[in-house]
Amino acid sequence: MSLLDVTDLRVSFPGRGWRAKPLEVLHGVSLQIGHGETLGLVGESGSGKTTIGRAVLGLVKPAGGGISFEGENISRLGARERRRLAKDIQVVFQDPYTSLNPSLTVGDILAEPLVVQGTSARDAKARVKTLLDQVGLPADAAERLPREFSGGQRQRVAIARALAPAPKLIVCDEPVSALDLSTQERVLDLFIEIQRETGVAYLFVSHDLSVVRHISHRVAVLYRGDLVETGPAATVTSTPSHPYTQRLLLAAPVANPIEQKARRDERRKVAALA
Ligand SMILES: Nc1ncnc2c1ncn2[C@@H]1O[C@H](COP(=O)(O)OP(=O)(O)OP(=O)(O)O)[C@@H](O)[C@H]1O
Repeated sequence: MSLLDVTDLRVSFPGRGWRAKPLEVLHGVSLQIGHGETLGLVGESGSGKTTIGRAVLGLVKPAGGGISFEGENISRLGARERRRLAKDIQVVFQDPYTSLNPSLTVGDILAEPLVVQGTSARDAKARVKTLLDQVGLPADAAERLPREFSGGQRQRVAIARALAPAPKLIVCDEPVSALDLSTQERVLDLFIEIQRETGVAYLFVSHDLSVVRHISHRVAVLYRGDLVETGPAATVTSTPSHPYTQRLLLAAPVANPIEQKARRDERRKVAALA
């Protein structure tokens, strides 16, 4: 049994204007994530990546299809049952500057969800220490406010917060795209290390193929609300079979200008064939 099973998921949003038809943004998406696995979800802006993540988190109600977590259908749970699931499914958002409460210390940010779930203040304090260590932050970070940290450090705090209840799945929505390149690499490596230590699974949303190649076991490619290709990360990101993935791959930036030109020529060829 998969950890997460998304079957034929359809999501619509109300159209604009009084006669507008609902806008269907996911047209029947199916994907699975196993225990301890990372599925990279890649696609251009507006293809529906975030909507899939929000549906898994229960923030968007599906118009059709189902979402199961460890065999339980979770697509239509009420608020109370959803809170129970918060222990197992957590999230890391893109922007570490807005996702942390600026008036709480890092220690309180990490302890709050634990205390809400019934952990004693003393145990929560000890857990905060472990979490800070796990994400590579010093113990005295607990006494400081988010604004005292860089973007990469804040994202480490956000990761620690997600890890606090020891979840089985973390939805990571573009968690490194607000960071500079070298910080991106360090934070991606942290995600990998944490997975090795804890066995947590990731649904890792990104528009950047090189990021998902680095972190994923499997990659799913979304194009305008449909999955066009799913497979092992190495295969999808080096010898993709769908023309859209080929275009994504060729559009990824490379440092070497000769390779850049070769890619530009190849891109024109693929575009002419599509
Ligand atoms: N709450 C909403 N109401 C109406 N339309 C929405 C809503 N949320 C998303 N959409 C629309 O759904 C489509 C998919 O959006 P989504 O954010 O899932 O795409 P994405 O692939 O994550 O894009 P990006 O990489 O830019 O975040 C877009 O056309 C978007 O405008």
